[in-house]
Amino acid sequence: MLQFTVHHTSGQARRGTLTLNHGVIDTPQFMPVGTYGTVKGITPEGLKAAGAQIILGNTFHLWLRPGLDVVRQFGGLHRFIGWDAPILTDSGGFQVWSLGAMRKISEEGVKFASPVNGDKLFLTPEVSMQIQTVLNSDIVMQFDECTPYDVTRGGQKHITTESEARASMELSLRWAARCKAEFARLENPNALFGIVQGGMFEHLRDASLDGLAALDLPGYAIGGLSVGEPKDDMLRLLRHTAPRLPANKPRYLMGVGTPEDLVAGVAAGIDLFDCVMPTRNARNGHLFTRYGDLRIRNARFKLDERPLDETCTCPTCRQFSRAYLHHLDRCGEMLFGMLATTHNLHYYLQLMRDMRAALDAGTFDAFVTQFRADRARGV
Ligand SMILES: CNc1nc2c(CC[C@H]3O[C@@H](OC)[C@@H]4OC(C)(C)O[C@@H]43)c3nc(N)[nH]c(=O)c3cc2[nH]1
Ligand SMILES: [Zn+2]
Repeated sequence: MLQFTVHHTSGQARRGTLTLNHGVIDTPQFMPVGTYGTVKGITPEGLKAAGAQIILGNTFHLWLRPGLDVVRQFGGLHRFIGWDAPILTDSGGFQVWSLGAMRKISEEGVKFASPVNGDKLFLTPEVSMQIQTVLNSDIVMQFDECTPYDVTRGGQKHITTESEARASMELSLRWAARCKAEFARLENPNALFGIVQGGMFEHLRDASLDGLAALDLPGYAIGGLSVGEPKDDMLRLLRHTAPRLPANKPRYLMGVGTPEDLVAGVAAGIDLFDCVMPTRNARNGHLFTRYGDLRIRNARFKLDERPLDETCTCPTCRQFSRAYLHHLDRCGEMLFGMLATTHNLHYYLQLMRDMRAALDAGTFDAFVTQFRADRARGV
């Protein structure tokens, strides 16, 4: 089940509410990425305290470990990982693609060797739907091929050509139809999202969009971006594609991005975002603040008694200094990853709250101007 209502707009930007089987979420919204059924370095309670309303689970990884027998026994992912709010699962296509060489793609699906134990595996649109049905995720992503921006062949960087992007996009379209049929056969009560491909070519994005819109799915994602393409290309395709997605359905931009990307995405009409950046960068000491990013390992923080971000209300900023975080990072203490993750996720989720409030108040343009000025100030 899915219900999506738009309450306010500002240009292409929209403020909405998305009702799913496990609860209601506010949009625009950021979705923390939980790969092995956990958002690394933070508990479900910590996620709720940071204001997370929906998280991502990973079909591919959970299929391999702990395996469907374990998840099935718990009636799905929610009870297994202790998260009773909505979950979105990606279909596994991207994850297999990012495995690199050990895979073989055909019309039927993708053959590859398990990175866990070397077993020969075969992921198809139907199998991906069967796995996501066992996971019982509220939003199920279609099985697609994430068209790469470039591939390295024999040491040579090859940029994906128009005909290669077309073939890949048309394969994902055929797979979308197979996903829809299997999803119906399984009588899955959740929401199946299509994924727009088409590489860096606007006319292929339009063809993908038209083919997916004909399937009349409950939601649509923009895929094939944030895969190594120049930022200008990402923004060009985003601004071309987002406004063309069905206006009455949720729009999800996959794998994006920096705080600036989130603001540009909302302005272009995107409702949902996921990115590993806040969590992965936290563990690497790359922290986000209102006035710019900082790398806490830098010697300049050794005696700095200020919190990471004086305007942040998260537990890390309320209790600890930059000097202490600098020390924990230098010592490789596990507490560092936890405190840094809490802050970065809080920063991302607060940015979404601020954008929703600006859309509610009709002050989105002023918000964007202030956001950019603040971020340029420097920490
Ligand atoms: C980083 N840039 C980026 N990520 C993309 C994704 C995957 C998004 C998922 O991959 C992980 O992020 C690396 C996250 O962990 C899980 C939980 C698997 O979900 C997130 C995509 N997925 C599909 N199916 N199709 C796409 O065209 C696509 C494009 C992307 N661009
Ligand atoms: Zn903080």
